[in-house]
Amino acid sequence: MPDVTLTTLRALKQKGEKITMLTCYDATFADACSKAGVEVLLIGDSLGMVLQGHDSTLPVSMADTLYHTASVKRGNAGALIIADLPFMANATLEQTLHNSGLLMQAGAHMVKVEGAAWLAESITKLAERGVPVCAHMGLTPQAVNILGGYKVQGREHNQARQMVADAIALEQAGAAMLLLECVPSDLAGEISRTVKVPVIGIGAGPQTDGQVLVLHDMLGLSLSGRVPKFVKNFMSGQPSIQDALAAYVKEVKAVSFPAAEHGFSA
Ligand SMILES: Nc1nc(=O)c2c([nH]1)NC[C@@H]1CN(c3ccc(C(=O)N[C@@H](CCC(=O)O)C(=O)O)cc3)CN21
Ligand SMILES: CC(C)C(=O)C(=O)O
Ligand SMILES: [Mg+2]
Repeated sequence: MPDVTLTTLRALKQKGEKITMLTCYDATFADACSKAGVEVLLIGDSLGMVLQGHDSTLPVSMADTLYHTASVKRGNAGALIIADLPFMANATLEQTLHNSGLLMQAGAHMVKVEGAAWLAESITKLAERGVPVCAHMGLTPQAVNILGGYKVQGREHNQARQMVADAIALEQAGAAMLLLECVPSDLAGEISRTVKVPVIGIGAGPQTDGQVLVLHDMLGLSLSGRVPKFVKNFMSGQPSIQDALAAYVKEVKAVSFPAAEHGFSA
């Protein structure tokens, strides 16, 4: 068992203390992040973009994700580890159960799936079998070809009401955590106050129960040169990576990151 468990995260939400999460793909950064006090490490399928140089997350395989999950597990000092189910690894219920089992056996303590209310059945089945699930809503990058780009989701009234209803449905289905990506700040706040499970945000403003960023982004590294507005470079003014990671934890806990300028309006 890690030091940080689901019980820890639920207690942090109840206390109103923000949860800190970063993506992480290898043992050395897992050691550094967990020792800096980052509570949750995510083996994100963003690895396809920041490690592999693809222009989307779609090429990432189960084998890639298992390799990085096993690496993070070896370096981790007590954080909760979440692994993304890659594109199409949850195409059927049978595949979802099989691939989630492999991620848990490689070292994940929770799996993350992108979608909306349609995820309910697989979330229930996974929870029944001992796999906690984080449901990733809002901008779901695996659906970039449906969405037509990496755009803010939930700005339209009906879409916003649907997102609240989907969040409630997924909590009822047994989701252990929700993640909101690129959602207007007030909508993200409403969802966070509506469900009891922790809600983590990226580009979702300061009202969620916790924050996540892609590790490379917060260390000021960018392949494309274009940085989303929700990113902050925590290396600036810091003498070391370890100090930048500590600064991220400190600013998220103090609710000084994200500031209003890092979020989106409706
Ligand atoms: N390095 C990296 N960081 C990420 O945060 C990230 C990835 N890769 N890969 C997967 C997805 C893709 N993400 C992205 C990428 C670009 C924007 C972006 O440019 N958004 C615009 C908003 C556009 C609008 O207003 O609708 C922005 O200005 O930030 C957002 C999320 C987030 N995820
Ligand atoms: C950006 C986060 C939430 C993610 O899903 C990833 O890194 O793949
Ligand atoms: Mg992802």
